[in-house]
Amino acid sequence: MAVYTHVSAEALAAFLTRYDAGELVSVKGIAEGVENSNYLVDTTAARFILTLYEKRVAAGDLPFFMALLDHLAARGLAVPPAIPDRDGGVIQELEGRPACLIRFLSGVSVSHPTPAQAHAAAVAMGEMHAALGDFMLTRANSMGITTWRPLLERCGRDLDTIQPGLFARVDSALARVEAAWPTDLPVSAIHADLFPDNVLMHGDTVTGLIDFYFACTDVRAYDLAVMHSAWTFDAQGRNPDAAVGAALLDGYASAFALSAAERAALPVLAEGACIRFLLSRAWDWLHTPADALVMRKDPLAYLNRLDWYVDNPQAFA
Ligand SMILES: Nc1ncnc2c1ncn2[C@@H]1O[C@H](COP(=O)(O)OP(=O)(O)OP(=O)(O)O)[C@@H](O)[C@H]1O
Ligand SMILES: N[C@@H](CCO)C(=O)O
Repeated sequence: MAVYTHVSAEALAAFLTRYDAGELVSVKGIAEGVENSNYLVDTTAARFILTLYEKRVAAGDLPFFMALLDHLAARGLAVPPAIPDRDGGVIQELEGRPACLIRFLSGVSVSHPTPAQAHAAAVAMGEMHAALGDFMLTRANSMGITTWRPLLERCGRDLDTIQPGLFARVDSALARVEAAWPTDLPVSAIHADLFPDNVLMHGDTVTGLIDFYFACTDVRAYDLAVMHSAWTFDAQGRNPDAAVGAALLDGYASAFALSAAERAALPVLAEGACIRFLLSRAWDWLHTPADALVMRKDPLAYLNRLDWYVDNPQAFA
């Protein structure tokens, strides 16, 4: 579940009076997601998503995320911008949390993407990168490569309670990735978390890219590497689907040029992506009670992916 902050019907009805968005008809907490509290809100005018930002989203970053969504929506991309209130404000406070009323997009996220769906989602990423060529705001990646070693140290030997020897394995994999990390590739605003659950689809058509709350300025091809790591494997991080992997690369390259240097860097970028998600999941694993309502994601599914990328450097050839 992801409803950390309860919103009373009275508070929501009062909140809606700021907008030309009709009157409250119904509100339902959304179970999916782990970061923020999300509600599905129906009014006499339309359907909306109400998001209350919880601990991992810094209020100071919201203007960057909202400007990014506005920029992409203005270019015709299927992303959900926040709705302005009558004074033009998009970031509000509700129940003591920063909150936004967001355009609802239809579609469902797929659990087992087909090559056609992977192709369509990668085209959408390529179009997003094309549209971001002239987006001027920047935000440092709060989960970028410089944060991985400090996070590894904070997890410390507790990692070995997840799997014996895990600390040493991540330590040496990270040393390799740090030494090989590219420093001369194009940098841009990126999504940085475009997992299947952040892409809404109708059949093989993308209807929405959502959850931009890790968006940041970083190596552009890293976005594609994150996507490859998230879309190509099963939930345990095994059985990579070569057809899905190829569809991701073909789809992206059909919408936005991927240079030879970017393609050559994809193996190390993908290893880095594995370390990023392994560490963030491991931290949550170690610090979320097993009986908490929020489902913990398996860090070892990213160790399996890391092993695969190390053993298969030709994956992106
Ligand atoms: N604009 C939108 N239109 C339709 N549904 C949405 C929209 N935004 C969010 N949702 C729904 O709410 C769910 C949770 O949203 P989101 O992924 O942004 O949450 P989160 O808490 O940031 O989760 P996580 O970071 O774990 O993916 C999505 O899976 C989707 O079902
Ligand atoms: N998409 C991430 C959660 C957000 O960091 C994961 O599956 O671990």
